[in-house]
Amino acid sequence: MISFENVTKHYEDGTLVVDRLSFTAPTGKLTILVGPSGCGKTTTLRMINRLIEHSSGKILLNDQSIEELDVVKLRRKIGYVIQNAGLFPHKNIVDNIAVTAMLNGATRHAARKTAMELLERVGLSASLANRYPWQLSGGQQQRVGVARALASDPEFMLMDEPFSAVDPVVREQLQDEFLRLQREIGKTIIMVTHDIDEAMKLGDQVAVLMPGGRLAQVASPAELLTSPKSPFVADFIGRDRGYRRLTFSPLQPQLPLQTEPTVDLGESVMRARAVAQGRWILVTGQNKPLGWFDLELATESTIELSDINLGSTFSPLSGNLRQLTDAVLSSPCQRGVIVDDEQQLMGTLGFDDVLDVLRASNKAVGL
Ligand SMILES: Nc1ncnc2c1ncn2[C@@H]1O[C@H](COP(=O)(O)OP(=O)(O)OP(=O)(O)O)[C@@H](O)[C@H]1O
Repeated sequence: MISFENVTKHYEDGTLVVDRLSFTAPTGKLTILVGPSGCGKTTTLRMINRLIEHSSGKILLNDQSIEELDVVKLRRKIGYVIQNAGLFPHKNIVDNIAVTAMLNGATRHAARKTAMELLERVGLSASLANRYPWQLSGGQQQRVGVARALASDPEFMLMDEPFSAVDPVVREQLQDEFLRLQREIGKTIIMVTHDIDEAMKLGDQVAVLMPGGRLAQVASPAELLTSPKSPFVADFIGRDRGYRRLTFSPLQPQLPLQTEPTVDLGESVMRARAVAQGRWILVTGQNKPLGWFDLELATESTIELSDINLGSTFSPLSGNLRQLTDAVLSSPCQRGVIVDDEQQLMGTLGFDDVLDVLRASNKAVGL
């Protein structure tokens, strides 16, 4: 774990940038630092690997003060990923990654072997190994940056806006891949971001800093969304925090599911009309719901795959309230389809049912 105990940083000109900061980043978890520009996030991160020296208080790695460690040894324990990856322009990709393993004493051969394995682990093709950084896209460079930090198998990782230099679509891919990777490697990570959605998506816990480098709140994303400790935190988390909170609210097993009539793919439109409740009929194939068929637009006598409004409105029973709400809002007939883990139909829910579920969920957390 990484602990801050009453840590302060002021510069020689007297500027106080971190003010009596105390929090713990637990072992194997991802802690995110967020806060407005200039509130001391990067300073906080860089004090851990002593790129910036703190003025007072204690920073501990697993109960050992960072001041007791030789600075080179300290940095070898800590992987560091920065915005724009910071790769060496004159080294090819495999050597960019291998360099950290070699700093830790690995032979060139062993380090390159590790680098090739890591390349694959962060979702890059081995064929990129001999390219130079400028021959990769921004997203690929960021992945190399993560691989390089992992090459020395550090116990701790510090990441400063690692995904912010790429477009939103690539950023989301990188986040998903990183979450998968972290589930495997379980490093103790502190990450800085200015993107509150990223913080809520990735963080096991989120520390919100205020201007002046003071801690406003440290809590899990769900707790920050339900119980912001101050108007500053509520404001910072944003206006749509009620909607965001839905992601962290699992569905309760006792959903008021409605029985939904279905027909199989290839069945006759006439039979569909006989069983349907209104204009839309849910079509199944091998007992799994496939999508909705619009009886008003039926031109053939049987139901074909190409006529079905496919898939997007399904919510898994093991999912969350956001998926459920989205399933209903995206459905052409305002009925969200609920499926179990084997994609079997459980039933449907309409607008009113979802409102009841949302009401019950708010009540359960005292709202
Ligand atoms: N050498 C220095 N001397 C005086 N003040 C400094 C020095 N370096 C940084 N600062 C100030 O420290 C404050 C915190 O900077 P820091 O980069 O940690 O903030 P941040 O929260 O990471 O900001 P951003 O989100 O904009 O990256 C800023 O107000 C900055 O101007």
